Amino acid sequence: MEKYFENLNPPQIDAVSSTEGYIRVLAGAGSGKTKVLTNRYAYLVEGLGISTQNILCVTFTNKAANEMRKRIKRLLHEQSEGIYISTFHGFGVKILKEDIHHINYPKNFSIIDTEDQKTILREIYEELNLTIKFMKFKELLRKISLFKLNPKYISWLVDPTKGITFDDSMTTLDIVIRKYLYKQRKYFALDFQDILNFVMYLFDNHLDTLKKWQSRLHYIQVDEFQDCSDQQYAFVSRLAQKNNNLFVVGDPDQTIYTWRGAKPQYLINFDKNHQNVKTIILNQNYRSTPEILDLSNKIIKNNKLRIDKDLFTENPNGIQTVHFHGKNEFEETKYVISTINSYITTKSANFKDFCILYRANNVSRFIEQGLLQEDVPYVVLSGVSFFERREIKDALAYLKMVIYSDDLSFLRTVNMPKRKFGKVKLKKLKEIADGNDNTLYNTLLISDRNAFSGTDIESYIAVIEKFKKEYSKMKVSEILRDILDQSGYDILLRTEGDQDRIDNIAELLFSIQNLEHEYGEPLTLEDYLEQVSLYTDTERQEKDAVKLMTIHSAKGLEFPYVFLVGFNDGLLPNFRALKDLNKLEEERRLTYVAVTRAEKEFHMTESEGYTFQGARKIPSRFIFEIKQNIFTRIGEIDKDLLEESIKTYTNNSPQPETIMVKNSESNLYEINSFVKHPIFGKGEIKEIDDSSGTYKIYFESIDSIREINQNFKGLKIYSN
Ligand SMILES: Nc1ncnc2c1ncn2[C@@H]1O[C@H](COP(=O)(O)OP(=O)(O)OP(=O)(O)O)[C@@H](O)[C@H]1O
Repeated sequence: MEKYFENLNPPQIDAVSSTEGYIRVLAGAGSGKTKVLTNRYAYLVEGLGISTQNILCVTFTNKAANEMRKRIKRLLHEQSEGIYISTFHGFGVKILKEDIHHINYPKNFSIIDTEDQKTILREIYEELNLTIKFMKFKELLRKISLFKLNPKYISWLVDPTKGITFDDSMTTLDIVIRKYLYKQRKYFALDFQDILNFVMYLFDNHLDTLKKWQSRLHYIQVDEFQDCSDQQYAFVSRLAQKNNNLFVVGDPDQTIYTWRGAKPQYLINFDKNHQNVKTIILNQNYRSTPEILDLSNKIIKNNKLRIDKDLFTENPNGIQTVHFHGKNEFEETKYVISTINSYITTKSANFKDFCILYRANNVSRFIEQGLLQEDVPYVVLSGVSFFERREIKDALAYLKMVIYSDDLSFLRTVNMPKRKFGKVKLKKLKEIADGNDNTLYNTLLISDRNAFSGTDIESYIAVIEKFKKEYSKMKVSEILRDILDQSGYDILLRTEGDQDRIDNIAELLFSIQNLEHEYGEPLTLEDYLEQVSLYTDTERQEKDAVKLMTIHSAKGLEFPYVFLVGFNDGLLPNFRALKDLNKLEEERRLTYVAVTRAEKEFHMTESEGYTFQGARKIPSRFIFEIKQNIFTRIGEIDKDLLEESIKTYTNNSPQPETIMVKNSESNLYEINSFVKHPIFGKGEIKEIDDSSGTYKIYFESIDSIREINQNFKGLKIYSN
């Protein structure tokens, strides 16, 4: 048998050898769709003699594209490069790099990410004298993104004769958006959303280019087709129009991106939208044990909007899946870590065999902390690790200034917020310090500060000195809160308007309060900084390390041992999904994706305590929707918690609006209720804005209204 068909089952062989026409493969989790896509690609090249220049293979992530390229290279014995194996965006960029000049844009355009977008917005705010009161960057970026849904804007960017004009009738928002476009043009920058917009614009306005690409791409295959958006669908459909060879693979049960425009119906209705479609179903799973599969099948069965398909496997039996219930986060972390450590010895597992999954990034904190304390090597694969985030580093540097006043902390804080103490002043200070062999801060204290007049350095020194005197009488959480407030760092964050950063600081504060509570004796600033320096100084070992990531980023990956942590109602399913059947089903699909990543063992863990919103934590409803005897439960759930959980689920599914009903345990707030904020103190809820997920709260201390995230943990019911 030819190597492309070796070890494949009959439907897989069918899929690999079906090269012509419109073909749809409905592939369950772990049923070998990646294998099919790679083997088919190799078969096209070697079996049919097609040049790699004529095959487009679209994957959903760069990670998947790299993996596929690697596998194809292995299959093809490195003889040819898969030049068009990439994501939609990656391929869009390839087209633009070749042809963007047809629409009057230079080929050396740059691609900007969200941080770059924010830098542009910062410039605009400065120019227009705007502050965050006008609009938060995140919201503004959303507005810009909405604005760009109408592709008309492209003509402004590509046709300088049209120019971008401003007039008095425009709203500030109009002006900001136009300035954003103006700057984009000035920097020849394309943001993520522009890429496919530009390609489609190019195809519409330059037919020859479209024809060229259509003729070039004889075969097109698309992975994760259930996650195709309108635009992505239009894009591949157009490219396939000439040769009519379009092979799509997907699993409707793994649709987890509808919130950003995925339309699974393109997969479901593929046979209606195209003629003579051949459908192949892959439902034999090769990845997981029957026990893991049983759990995933039972969970996803509760979705009403789906095509029913059960996966089966011939893999040997393993151990039952586990539900661990802990009394608090520490117990939960302990369970995860002790299981990992014991498997390292008893099952000769490696750290890299373990993956810890969670619904949202902010859940990773308590697990990370535990892993660091126990010296378990780990790597966070989605985004920046909590303790590496800029704002967390800044906040800790302020604390370190109080005790150590070391140069690194000084450099991090002295001009953050801006105190007109820029490069020139620093250079001068460094020269004096070097001459005296002293630290920068001490040099500043003892030197003649006339040399630094015109800066706000005095207020900085005053704050640090004040805390040096007072800190030993204060709690660490109070020091942090007050120093960020008095140094102006808090205001800076709020002016920047990055809600994530504000939330992260609140999360740090919350974690310190927790530690103060759990520590057993009064937690001193010295103790805390000693502990936390462990968190920040760890070298991350890429190789043999436990992997931490969100479920979204785990899509397409597999690991021998998987832990799904923070499996609580309100986290997974996310509290925003509780009111909406479609969203709730997407959360169930996310859980399905999490379970099906596991090869040998799957552990779902959760613990008691309080959720982000301040409500009592209860286990995820998804655990109770299935038969309780198909997994092993470790840890006892008290009767009252169990009853409360069951009551909450039965009362609230599938019309979960009622979950917002206030009861003694939950403090999802109502209008006019009084709350306590760790930084602003007492406040009154004036408005509940579910569309943005915020409370509008009037705070006496600042005599104004602030929008606070509904999922912010630090908010408590106010009591005297
Ligand atoms: N015919 C087969 N025989 C043996 N192993 C197979 C076969 N097909 C696939 N596998 C193995 O099963 C696992 C899952 O395959 P693959 O990663 O291609 O699945 P997938 O369908 O892309 O999964 P998912 O959608 O869940 O990410 C891999 O380890 C793969 O090597």
